[in-house]
Amino acid sequence: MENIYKNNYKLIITYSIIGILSGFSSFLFIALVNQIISLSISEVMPKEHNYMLFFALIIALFFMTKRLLSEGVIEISQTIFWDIRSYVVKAIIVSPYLKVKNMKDEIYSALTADVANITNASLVIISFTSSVILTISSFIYLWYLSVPLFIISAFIISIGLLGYYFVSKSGNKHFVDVRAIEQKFMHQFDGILSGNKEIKVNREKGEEIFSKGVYPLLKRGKEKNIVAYIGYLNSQLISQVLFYIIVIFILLFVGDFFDVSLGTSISFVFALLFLFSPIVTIMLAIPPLNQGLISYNKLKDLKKKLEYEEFNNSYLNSNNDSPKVFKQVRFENCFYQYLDTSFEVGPFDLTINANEIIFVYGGNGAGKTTFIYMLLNLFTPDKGSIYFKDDEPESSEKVSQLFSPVFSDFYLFDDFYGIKNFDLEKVSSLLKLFELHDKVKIKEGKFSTLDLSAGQRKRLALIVAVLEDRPILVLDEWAADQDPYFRKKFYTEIIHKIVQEENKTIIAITHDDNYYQEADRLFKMDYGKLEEINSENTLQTKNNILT
Ligand SMILES: Nc1ncnc2c1ncn2[C@@H]1O[C@H](COP(=O)(O)OP(=O)(O)OP(=O)(O)O)[C@@H](O)[C@H]1O
Repeated sequence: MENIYKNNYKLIITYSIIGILSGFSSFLFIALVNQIISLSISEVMPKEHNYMLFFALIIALFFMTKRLLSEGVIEISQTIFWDIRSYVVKAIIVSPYLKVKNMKDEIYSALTADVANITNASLVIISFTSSVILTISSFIYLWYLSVPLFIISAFIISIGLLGYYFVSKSGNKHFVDVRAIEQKFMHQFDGILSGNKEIKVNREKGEEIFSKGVYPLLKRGKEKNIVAYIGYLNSQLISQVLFYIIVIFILLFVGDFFDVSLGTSISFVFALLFLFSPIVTIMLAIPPLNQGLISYNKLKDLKKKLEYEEFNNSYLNSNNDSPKVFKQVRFENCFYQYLDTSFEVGPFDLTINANEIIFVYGGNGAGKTTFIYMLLNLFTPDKGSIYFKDDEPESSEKVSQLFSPVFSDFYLFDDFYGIKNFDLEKVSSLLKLFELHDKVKIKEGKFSTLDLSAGQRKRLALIVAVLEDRPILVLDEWAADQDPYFRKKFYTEIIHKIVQEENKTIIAITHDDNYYQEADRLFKMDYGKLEEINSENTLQTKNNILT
């Protein structure tokens, strides 16, 4: 996050300087006009002068700086917009699974509201800084023109600005509330997209989600934003009125009272009218700057909560750390406990040897999925150690690189991401083995279609897992969606072929007790405890299960 600002910091500074130059050219224009008016009023206008040249130079400076500024503003806004998006996406890729899973709404809001707010604020900051500088230089000019008029004007303008400051503080509170509402809205929105089928089937469900869940949020968000913006607008209006009052005062009364010449009064009023524009720009910039700041803090907060390491080479290199030839991995005394439900899995010991077929069975909620999430380091074990062949413990991150999973709620990417040695012949033979060769081809390095039945898509997901250059396949109830014919083929033919021909190890969670005999080792998960059904009583247990 800081990097985005560091990278674009120079751009922002450069364009702020151009903004100041651009403002300065307007200031020079008004100062020159002022001088000509003063000289004309006092009838001391020189016959020979270079005003045309000065005006030409000022206008040229104004034109060039304004053009550069417009291009810069577009470049900065686009750079920041896409940089923050890529930052958030990278953060999600490298962050721990549980963090991302639990922070979906915050992530969606970051990608939409926060990115827009920060981009907007970055745009405004350029005109804001140049207006601040311009205001300061105009004040110096006003001081130079007349000290008493300056003190009176500065006093009245300060009252306006002070009022605006308090309004901005209360407006900020509303903006913070709106940002929280945005997150809740994203939660509802995610539900509506994910549960779209359910909503389509049951209209009442959809209507109630809208009326109970979405509409109150929309209403509150709208009301809060209206209150905040109207507050800003009112105090902006009051400041403008104050400004006009100063002008009227100076023109009608103050000049005589302080014995200021007509020429100075007119120059002062001109300069004041010129000052009006940067002050309005500053006022208009405050709400988006406040919103940008709220979003910036939200993104910083998100980064802290996601607890991720920067997306850099060390993240990618950690992938290449897994052993090239897999022989064995040992989990010793591994344990995990959910914080909110206190459900525990383990402590368990498990040795996985190359080319084994391991089945794990157990009732619903017994802890099987949690167990494989621990193997995969989606849930980092709270306790325990993992070893390859020697006694030096390995990091669970490194060990997780051994596995290729097919989850029960798998996701099939539309490209072979992360598969380095893509072998077309191997894919064709796997498509044949999985009886998909009539349905799916390889076109331009991708599967020709993913529009398949649930069971067929799961077959494709397993093909992708086999293609990954990793020695252990982890399957969570893979065969649950397969028809009886293919289920039989899977247990009696496919898994053995994959182990022998693809040199893989298989760990499968399964409820298919008819096929437990196909495993080399059988485990039972019960209330989070993993128990091996050892070879002496395996047959007996298998028989018990079968009868
Ligand atoms: N996200 C979660 N947060 C807290 N506790 C959870 C979470 N997911 C699961 N649990 C707890 O962990 C227990 C084990 O869940 P798990 O998904 O591992 O079971 P399972 O054996 O895979 O069940 P099934 O056969 O139904 O898929 C559950 O009974 C539940 O109490």
